[in-house]
Order: sequence, then structure tokens, then C-alpha cells
Amino acid sequence: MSNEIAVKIKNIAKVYKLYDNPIDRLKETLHPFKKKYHRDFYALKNVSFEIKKGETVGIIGKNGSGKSTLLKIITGVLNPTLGLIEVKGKISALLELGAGFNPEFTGIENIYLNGTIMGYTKEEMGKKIPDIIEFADIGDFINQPVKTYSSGMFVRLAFAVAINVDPDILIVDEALAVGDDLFQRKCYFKIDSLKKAGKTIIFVSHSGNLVIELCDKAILLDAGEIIYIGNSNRAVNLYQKLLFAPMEKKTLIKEQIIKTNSCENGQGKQIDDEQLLIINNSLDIANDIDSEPGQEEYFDEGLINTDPIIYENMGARIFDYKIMNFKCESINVLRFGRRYTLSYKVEFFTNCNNVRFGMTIKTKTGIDISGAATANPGQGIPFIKSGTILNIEFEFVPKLTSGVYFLRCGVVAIDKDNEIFLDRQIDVIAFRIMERENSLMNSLVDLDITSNVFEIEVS
Ligand SMILES: Nc1ncnc2c1ncn2[C@@H]1O[C@H](COP(=O)(O)OP(=O)(O)OP(=O)(O)O)[C@@H](O)[C@H]1O
Repeated sequence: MSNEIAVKIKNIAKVYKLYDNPIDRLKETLHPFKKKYHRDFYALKNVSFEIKKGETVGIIGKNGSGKSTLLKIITGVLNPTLGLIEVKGKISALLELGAGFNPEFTGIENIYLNGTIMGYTKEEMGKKIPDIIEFADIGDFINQPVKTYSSGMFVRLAFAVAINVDPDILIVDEALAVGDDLFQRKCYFKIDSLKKAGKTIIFVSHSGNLVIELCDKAILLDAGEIIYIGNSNRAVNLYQKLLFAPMEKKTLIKEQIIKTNSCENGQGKQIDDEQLLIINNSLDIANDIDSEPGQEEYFDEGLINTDPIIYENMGARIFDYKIMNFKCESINVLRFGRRYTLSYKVEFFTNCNNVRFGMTIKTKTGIDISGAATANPGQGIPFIKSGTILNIEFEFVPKLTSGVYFLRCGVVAIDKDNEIFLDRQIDVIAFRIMERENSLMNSLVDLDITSNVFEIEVS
């Protein structure tokens, strides 16, 4: 990634005038200096950040937090009320479905229209058309007016145009969720290749996993303000913590997130990096020991995650979590392919119905590797009395490549027809899979792949 700045936003605000009655707007227009009939609503407030060339940045936040407004300001569709914005390079944006398309024009005509908006000549667009048509893959509909398209076709064409016009900065707003699975896969592949080609990508999504997978960093917006900017895995976890917090705790949690943000960014100190450093240091030591064949699993103090994300509990508390070997010793450096037990206790503070427990293993970039629940939804333990303490155990065989992984645990129950989290604890256990000698595995999970090479002919 270069040090060149692609997008610079400084103290941006977007203010809308809100009127209680439509007539008030008219009164204000007619008597501009008399009485103020509106209230100012800040869709964005004091927003500042920089995106480097080649960075992939996620923007997350609940509905109405200001994500689309921010994207529209970056793309120039909206002007900010206050602040400065600098963008270097050609932007291609996939904003709301249909934005930039004329419904009366055919697909082909709209491709040319978009090209013109981006500053391409008809000849230049003509060269790009075959790739766009191939990517969109909507058959003869390409010659039909886009008003006849299904939403899936629409997104196919919009995406095909956005990514095939050779942008320096690609902006994608959630729209991908509309395409089918195969098309989404094709889009992510293309986004990934644009990323590898050093393009800058700004990505708005409600899918935490996607943001973690695709983005180098993420911006968490709340009520028009940036409350966290940094590591995407951490941003998503903090966002979910805020989202699922009980109403009365939301303000407190928001303040904690802002404090975390100023601690990480203000002092130039990245908690995540620091944590990873501790982990990596311990890995180096462990790697040395590990080169002996038959090294037994053990507990490495350096691997303890000192900063897990603990959600506000809603009637139960998970505690005393550990991974154990067959001798019931607590360990966190594991051997590939051996059987281990994840154990945790849960204390219930209220009577609960239909209770299920779960575990998930994630990579350090937040990719879900595997997980399980003790029962399917609706088939949990019918009733658990307040004051009960249970011990939960999951046995698992980590057939994973060497490296560090994180475990999260959760307990859910049904409350008024909805399943809610009573408690969940994110990344509470970090564990490492030891190096294996002579392993030909080159990816995350071992699916017992074998290979054969045959001689067919020798000339
Ligand atoms: N033209 C407008 N006039 C008044 N308020 C507006 C206008 N456009 C947006 N807003 C308000 O600004 C806030 C931010 O809107 P925005 O669409 O940016 O949110 P968002 O985070 O993209 O939401 P979502 O996830 O639902 O798409 C919202 O409260 C919205 O109601």
C-alpha cells in the first residue's frame, strides 16, 4: 500500500433543515430574516479521516448513522454543509440500486451514459462494452430498457459497469446483497483482484463478516459521528457490541468505544497490533520448541487475549472458559488433528426458556472457520431456573494450518418469540496450532486432500 492519500475528509458536516410542517418551509422562504421555522439535523458531524491509495475501507453503522450520506459526499453527489474533501483519482460508485441509470434507456445505452459521466469517450466505452456485457451476463435483456429489469439484473449491470471502467477508487454500497450467490462470488473475486491491483475500495455493508474479510480498516459511524476507526475485525465487534447492548447501556458503551478509539488513534498506539505482537513473539518462541517432533500441547501465557470483547450480559454470564487436552489440562498451543475439549460455565440470573449454547472458531482476520451449537433453534433446553450454573463442553479436532485462532462462546434463549443472546464473549480464547513437519497443506483447513501424478506418455 502506498503512502499517497486517495481520499481526505476534514471536519465534514452535513446539515439538513427539518420542518415540523411543510408550510413552515414556505414561511421561512418568504420571510428569511424573521423567524426560524426549522431545526438543524446533523446527518454527519465533524467527520475527518484519510484513506490511502490501495486501502480497502469498510463503513459500518446502524440504519441512519450517515453511511450513504458520507459515500454521496465522497462521490460528489452531495455537497457537505461544512468541511473539506479531497479525492485523487477516478471514482466509480455503486450507490443505491439504479442511481446513475435512466430507466427508459436500454442496458447498452446506460453503459454509454455511465461512461460519459465518468469522462470516457464513446470509442473508449466501446472497447469496454464486451467485458461489461460478459460480466453482467443478462442475455438479451442488455438491449431492453432497464425499467423491465428485475432487481438482480439491475445489480448485475450496475456492478459490471462500476468495476469494468478501470476506476482508481471503487465505492460499493451494500448493493451486492441483491445478486445471487454465484454472482456475489464473481463480484467478490473481482473486488479482490481490484484490491490486489492496488485500487482504493470503500465498502458500506451491514455484513460484519464481509467487512472483516475484505477491509484493511473500518469506520464505525453512529448518529453521524465517527466513533471508531481502525482494525476492521475490532470495529465490527465493537459495532455489534453496541448494536446488541440493552437500551440503558448504549450510551455508556458508546463512550467506551470512543475512549478505545482515542486510545488507539490518539496516542498512535494500536491495541490490536500490540496484542498481535505479544502473540507473534510467543509464536516465535513456540516455533523453536515446536520443531522437535512429537512436541506435546501446552499452555503459553503469552497467548492470553488480554482484551477480549465482552458483551453486556442479558440474564446469564459465561465464565471459566478453557481448552483442555485428554488429561483435562488447560492448554492453548494445540497439535493438528488431536481431539480437544472447549469447556465453559454459564450462570443464569433469570429463568430462561429454550436455551442453546454455541462456539465459533475464527481466524485473526475474523473469518469464521467452524462453529457449532448444542441444539437447533427452538430445540434448546426447555427451561433453566435462575441461579443454575451449567458446564458446557464442545469436543473438536482442529485440522487447521499452523497459526493463531480465536474462540468465541455464546448462550441464547427465546424471549417473547425471539431468540436473544443472554451472553456472548468474543475472542475470549486465543489458541495456536503447532507447525507440522512435512505438511503439504497450503490453506486454512485440512480436507484430507491427497494427490497423484501419473505418467501418461513419454516422447
Ligand atoms: N434529504 C434529507 N433530508 C433530511 N434528512 C435526511 C436526508 N437524507 C438523509 N437524511 C437523514 O440523515 C441521516 C443519515 O442518513 P443515511 O442515509 O446517510 O444513513 P445510512 O447510515 O446510510 O442508513 P441506512 O443503513 O439505512 O442506509 C438519517 O437520519 C436520514 O434520515
